[in-house]
Amino acid sequence: MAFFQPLLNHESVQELAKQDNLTTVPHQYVQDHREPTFVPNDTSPLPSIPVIDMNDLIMEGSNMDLQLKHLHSLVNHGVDESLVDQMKNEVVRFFEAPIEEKLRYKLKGGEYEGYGQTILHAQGQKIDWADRFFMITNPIHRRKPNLLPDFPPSLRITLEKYMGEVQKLGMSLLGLIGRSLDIEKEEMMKIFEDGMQSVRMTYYPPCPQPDLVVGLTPHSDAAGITILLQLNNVQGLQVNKDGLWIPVTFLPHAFVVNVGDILQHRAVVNASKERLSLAMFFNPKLEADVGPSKSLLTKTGKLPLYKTLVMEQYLKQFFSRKLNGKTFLHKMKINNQDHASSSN
Ligand SMILES: O=C(O)CCC(=O)C(=O)O
Ligand SMILES: [Fe+2]
Repeated sequence: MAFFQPLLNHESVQELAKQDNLTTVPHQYVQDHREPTFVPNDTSPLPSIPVIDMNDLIMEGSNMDLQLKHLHSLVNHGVDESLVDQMKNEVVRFFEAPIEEKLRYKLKGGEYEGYGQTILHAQGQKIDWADRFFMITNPIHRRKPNLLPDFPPSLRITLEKYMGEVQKLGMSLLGLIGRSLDIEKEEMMKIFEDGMQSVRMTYYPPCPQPDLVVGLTPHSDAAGITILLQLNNVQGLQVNKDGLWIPVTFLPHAFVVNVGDILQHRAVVNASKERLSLAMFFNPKLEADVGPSKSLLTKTGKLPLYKTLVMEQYLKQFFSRKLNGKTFLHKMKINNQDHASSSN
């Protein structure tokens, strides 16, 4: 008789976590070295995450200085609360559906859109304690017909509505960021209007040994901004500040906004509670140049400090890099030799 083997289901961590007798985490999920979470004390309290009130930002003539460099909670964002609630319910329902239904969207080898995780076994990569679903949603012709267009109608319709609203919010945030950086509005719009957008839904199941795993490997998002909705009141997102992993406090009715390839973040999981999130990513158009602002360079007469890449190339390089904790931005830096050797 064979020994009892816990089901090791790479297709769904949710299914794995459902097993009553799961008391230890299979080794494929155990991180070799997980950096600890910052524990506040009397002398070092928990650094707070800045809260941005959208009402203050859009006030005509307001003297705002939008330092949207890192991560913020965004309140009074203008997205209808009942639509947000509906969206939350739909995502919960998606992950509650039988596994066979979700596997209809299973991502295939070499792809990164669909249900599941891309795991680089060859590099000994550990599996995150989460199930996720990632897809490109804009431009519309880039939508994979077997993903969003094939969703159950209530999920598809709600997601379309939600994305429409969050898109308006995202575009106004990008406009404001541009303004605060003194970048010309047309330049900002040319890059982001009808740009590349994508969404990721994530389900983090409860985990019997939460300190041994990560829900989401430390990373930074590709480019532009991310508007994140945390679906239930469970904390899990952490940001890296001066080498410390700081938990982001959950703020009801707020979005978490982070700025692209600058901010290192990860997600941790909980022993008894599941956690869900929905992220929407705003990136430049695929044909846009990603690099130092041309209008700023002209205005200031300064030399660029970073290389310029066409977005399509940028994304290719971004996704093929090894997740080793460095931001991709770091790799885009021009060093002095580059300046010296470039003839134009
Ligand atoms: O689930 C979270 O809180 C973080 C999600 C995230 O960072 C991502 O999807 O890129
Ligand atoms: Fe992220």
